[in-house]
Amino acid sequence: MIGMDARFVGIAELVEAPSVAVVVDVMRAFTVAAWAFAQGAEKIVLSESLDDALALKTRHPDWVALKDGPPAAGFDMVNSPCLLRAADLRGRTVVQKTTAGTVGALAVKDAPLVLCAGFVVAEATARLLRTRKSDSVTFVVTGEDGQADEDLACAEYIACRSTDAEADASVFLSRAAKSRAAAELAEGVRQGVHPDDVALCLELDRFPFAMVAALEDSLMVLRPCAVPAQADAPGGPSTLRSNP
Ligand SMILES: O=C(O)[C@H](CS(=O)(=O)O)OP(=O)(O)O
Ligand SMILES: [Mg+2]
Repeated sequence: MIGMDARFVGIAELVEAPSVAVVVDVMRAFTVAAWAFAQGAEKIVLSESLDDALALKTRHPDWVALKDGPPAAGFDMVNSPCLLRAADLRGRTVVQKTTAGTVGALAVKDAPLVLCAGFVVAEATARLLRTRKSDSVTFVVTGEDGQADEDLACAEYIACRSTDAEADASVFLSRAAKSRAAAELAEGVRQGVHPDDVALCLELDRFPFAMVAALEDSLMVLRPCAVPAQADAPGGPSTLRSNP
């Protein structure tokens, strides 16, 4: 793909639904989401509020409710990739509510294509954008009113990879490693944290799938989307398992 109009905006700057939105939350919502799929989760319902998450859990006792911050009554898990990767989530539905990531995805719920991303799914996300030949993409930088450098670095890296499959990740990963979120997670300022969370959030391309969010019966539902490695190669397949 030659050229792509990439915008990088905070959640509050969104005025209308973009045609393609990539919502980035490296630390930690979408790293956690990717691990949930790796652990077998079928889908993740992105919840508007803690009360909505608890109401969904009451209606569906077999669903797994997950929130950021400290553990809380009614919730099964916290927003930690390391703590979550020990869980068997085969066939389960997860309900996730966090401060930044889930809010960002819900802010673009009317967009025709919403991808949720972190470094762990960066290449698959970029490959999906290359496959679709998306010429205009809005990256939602979810943390710190659009200033979170781990999210901005990841968004910029995915934008680079969307037009240049050879782009080098090291500078972007280094920025994320030095971000305020990384420091706060490492120093125990944030709660519901495992010491290995930051390292897991900085694992480049840990998973081969992208993550697509779409409205299903008025709920914003995130699902993994396989993107064949050769999908963007000349003459390669262009079909995706999901239908973004
Ligand atoms: O869980 C997280 O890392 C943050 C919340 S906090 O900053 O740790 O309190 O939420 P997220 O939406 O994943 O950025
Ligand atoms: Mg974050």
